[in-house]
Amino acid sequence: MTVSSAVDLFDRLATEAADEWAAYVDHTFVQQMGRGTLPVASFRHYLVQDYLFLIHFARAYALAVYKGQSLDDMHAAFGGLKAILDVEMDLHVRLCAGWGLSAAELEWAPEAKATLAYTRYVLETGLRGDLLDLHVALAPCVVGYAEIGTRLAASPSGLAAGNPYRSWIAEYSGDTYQEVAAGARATLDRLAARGMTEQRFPQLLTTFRQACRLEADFWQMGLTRAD
Ligand SMILES: Cc1ncc(C[n+]2csc(CCO)c2C)c(N)n1
Repeated sequence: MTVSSAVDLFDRLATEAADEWAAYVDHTFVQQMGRGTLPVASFRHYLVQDYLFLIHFARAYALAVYKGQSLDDMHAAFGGLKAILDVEMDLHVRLCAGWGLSAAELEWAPEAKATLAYTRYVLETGLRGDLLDLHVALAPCVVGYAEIGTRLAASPSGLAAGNPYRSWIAEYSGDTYQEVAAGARATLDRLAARGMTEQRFPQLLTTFRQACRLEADFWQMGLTRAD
């Protein structure tokens, strides 16, 4: 049986994994960014690790090029890879500079265990499986930040002039990032519509759940400045 697309795949995964999803998008780190009370040292620790995360995220898109089943798939993944390498990394390095982190500090930072666990889990899931497995592993990361941005922008102090994290919130709640997230959801639906069988759903849900847990651990690592 092929899965009906009455409910999109992302919504189905997030509904079934509601606890893990909530623990990720409503983590203490996120709440404190919204209120502007997050310690600067925690945010800086997070930014350094996010630099390392983004490098592996680019590798995951390179894997998506390799796992493509058509030239269209390969072009779509290549577009994502190019955007990260040509645009996102530069933006991130500039954001870090604004928080007093030099390019050398980013380059030489040791990778925290939470960064290692999350990024290698995504890559391994993609290596072992097909393009749908890989995109399900990537979905919490891409779509979750859009939800977090939207929630924080609507919160009382999210975009207040005195909130030091307002530009981060503005970035992820902005139209450009919201479109990236909508694209990730559409990709999941496109891949599922190719004939995903209902039998695959439990395995995909396990992957989605794990990725949410690893995202929550990533926030926790930032909060506690864990190595
Ligand atoms: C731990 C962590 N999870 C998700 C994102 C969000 N994100 C992932 S890739 C990317 C670039 C464009 O797709 C963005 C913004 C992040 N930065 N760090």
